[in-house]
Amino acid sequence: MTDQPPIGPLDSSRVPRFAGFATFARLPRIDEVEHADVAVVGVPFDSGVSYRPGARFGPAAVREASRLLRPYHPALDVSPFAEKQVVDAGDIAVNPFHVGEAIETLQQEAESLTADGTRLVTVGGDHTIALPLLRAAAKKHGPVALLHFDAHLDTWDTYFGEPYTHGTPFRRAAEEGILDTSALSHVGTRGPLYGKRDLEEDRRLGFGIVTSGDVMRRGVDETVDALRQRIGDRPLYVSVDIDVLDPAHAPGTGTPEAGGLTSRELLEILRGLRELNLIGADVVELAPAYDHADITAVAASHVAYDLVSLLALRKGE
Ligand SMILES: N=C(N)NCCCC(=O)O
Ligand SMILES: [Zn+2]
Ligand SMILES: [Zn+2]
Repeated sequence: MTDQPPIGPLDSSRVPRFAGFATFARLPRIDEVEHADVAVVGVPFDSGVSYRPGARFGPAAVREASRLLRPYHPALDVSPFAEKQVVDAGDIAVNPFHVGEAIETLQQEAESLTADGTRLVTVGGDHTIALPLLRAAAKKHGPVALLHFDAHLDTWDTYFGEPYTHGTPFRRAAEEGILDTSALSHVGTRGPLYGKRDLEEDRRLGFGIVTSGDVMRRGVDETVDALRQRIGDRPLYVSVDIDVLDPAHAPGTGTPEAGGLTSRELLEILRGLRELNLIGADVVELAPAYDHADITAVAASHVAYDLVSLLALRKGE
């Protein structure tokens, strides 16, 4: 540990923000600091998808879009990069030809990155990666509360007989006992399912659902109140599938569904999570090939910035 103030991002009034290396928010790399409090890490992996591929290019697109982020977050009243040492930890390069091996590698790398207390905001990558990230989180903190923003439940059982896919991470996690089943919520779900049974099985695993329509009818404040009550002070992992946003707000994703949240609603709900016991988070399913004018990449970079800011607000660490 050092008494030095954190190394911040490049100053955009001195070095044009469109110049230089594309680390997240133009922050230092992990190897440039002695200790990182918060690390943004990419997982360029999309071998678990059931429809359009391309999320392997998500981390690079988020880094590019994050060049415009500024150091002060007015809605949360925090300067995350001054409060904590935040870094870009690069990418965890996993095997694109072997889902099982990729999951093992990712779990190990996440465990070693967090071994001395660093908290991760992981940028995917498809939703398969949430399982090893949750395993690593639970190894450290015990079973975690999960707040899952997504158009989809992702508690399906198998695809083509395969248990590890982007539609199944949370069923596997529940089966493995790494989730605190008293505090599991999906937010923003919508769209057609395979059958009513999907919902029954999801409920049996312990999930509560706030659909996209519920958010619209109840509004952000009531939604946040209900989520905060359910979560309490449990260790909380937040997983954001960018397809929770309406395709108008996030066209760049592999399994888009009509009728989603606005980016404003999502960011406002995230800001409502301040002072909860957030231990880690991910933003997944950004597939830049289907994006237009970086709409989705900008949204994902802002979501990542909000998650970093929530972690930076943690006291006494
Ligand atoms: N996790 C995401 N984005 N999508 C899951 C979709 C599963 C399906 O194809 O039914
Ligand atoms: Zn989804
Ligand atoms: Zn998902």
